[in-house]
Amino acid sequence: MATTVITGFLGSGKTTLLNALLSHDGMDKTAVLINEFGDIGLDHLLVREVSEDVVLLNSGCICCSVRGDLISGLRDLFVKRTRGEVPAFDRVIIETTGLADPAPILHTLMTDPLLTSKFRLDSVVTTVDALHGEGQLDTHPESVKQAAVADRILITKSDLADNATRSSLETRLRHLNPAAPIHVVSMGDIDPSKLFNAGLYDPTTKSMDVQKWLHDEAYEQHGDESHEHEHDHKHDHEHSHNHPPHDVNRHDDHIRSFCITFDEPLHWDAFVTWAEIFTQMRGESLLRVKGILNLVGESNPVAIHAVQHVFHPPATLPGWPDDDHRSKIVFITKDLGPQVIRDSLYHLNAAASETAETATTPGHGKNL
Ligand SMILES: Nc1nc2c(ncn2[C@@H]2O[C@H](COP(=O)(O)OP(=O)(O)OP(=O)(O)O)[C@@H](O)[C@H]2O)c(=O)[nH]1
Repeated sequence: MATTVITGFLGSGKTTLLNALLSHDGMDKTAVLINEFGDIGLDHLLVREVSEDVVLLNSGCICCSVRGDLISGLRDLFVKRTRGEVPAFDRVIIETTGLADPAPILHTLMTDPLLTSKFRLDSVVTTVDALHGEGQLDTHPESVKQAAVADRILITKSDLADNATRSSLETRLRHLNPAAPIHVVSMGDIDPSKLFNAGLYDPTTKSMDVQKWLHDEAYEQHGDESHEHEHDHKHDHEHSHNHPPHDVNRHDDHIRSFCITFDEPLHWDAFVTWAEIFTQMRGESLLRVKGILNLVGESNPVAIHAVQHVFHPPATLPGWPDDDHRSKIVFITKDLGPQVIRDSLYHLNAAASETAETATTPGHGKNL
């Protein structure tokens, strides 16, 4: 069942968005999980008016208590659905607290065996306040991370900010996260279809829209003649903002996004070794990784995605989306540039080519 995470800084309009979304036709089969910080479940009461299927996670901040709470919350929902105690929902929305780091939530959805068999992470939607967003990005690293990992970004409260403020925020968000579509909204007014189905699989048709999912061309427009397409925020900000260049206090100067492309097919073993090293040594820097791999010995592409220390099990796709059969991996990282990633994977792959007989593929029992 498709699962969407709505995150965004305190007061940025998550509950307003949720209420507006739930009022749309076709959203009635939606269950909602809400995380509250503190005792007063106000959001819970607000949403309850429109949805009966609300589980309140009230034991504190979702990023601290997420494993137990989120797992038991989702399990409860699923059991109730199976017993017919709640209407049969086909979508789950999780609203995080405004201070949450979204990564542990994504980890949990990607790794808990029961959850991965029943719930499929579809999209991360991040709300950013049109008026206060830039100030929050300056002062709160959580808000930078929330925007960086988003599949969809909503600039909320557009009625409160002038055009210049909105477009300055939009430019900054675009630098932070080149691939996520940005929508400007007021009072959560947006067609739900713009926020959902951002995952690898379309739940209705079971077809895969890899181009939409990977959206590597968003990175390539910043690229150069080499096969590495990097968007370097430090460089860009020197031109586009009034902040001093390389300002270590500016949180989004630590976030980088780039797409690395490999012409030669990759050896699965080399990729796994690379993934093991980087998730162990630099996991905290890998905010989000998505890729489509052309593997030696595999005619079909293999999709991979990761959040920090966790790689999702690889998925073999039914075919290539177009004539471009190169491996492409997009990264959103913190304090980690493309060169070390590209060089290490390149060298591991070259070494694996020399001992090609030991290479295996995901179809032969290899797993991340
Ligand atoms: N003018 C205006 N106010 C808005 C808009 N969206 C939300 N608000 C108001 O902003 C305040 C915060 O909105 P919420 O939806 O509660 O924000 P939230 O992100 O759920 O807040 P927390 O759960 O506290 O993090 C409320 O008073 C909303 O009515 C908007 O588009 N325009």
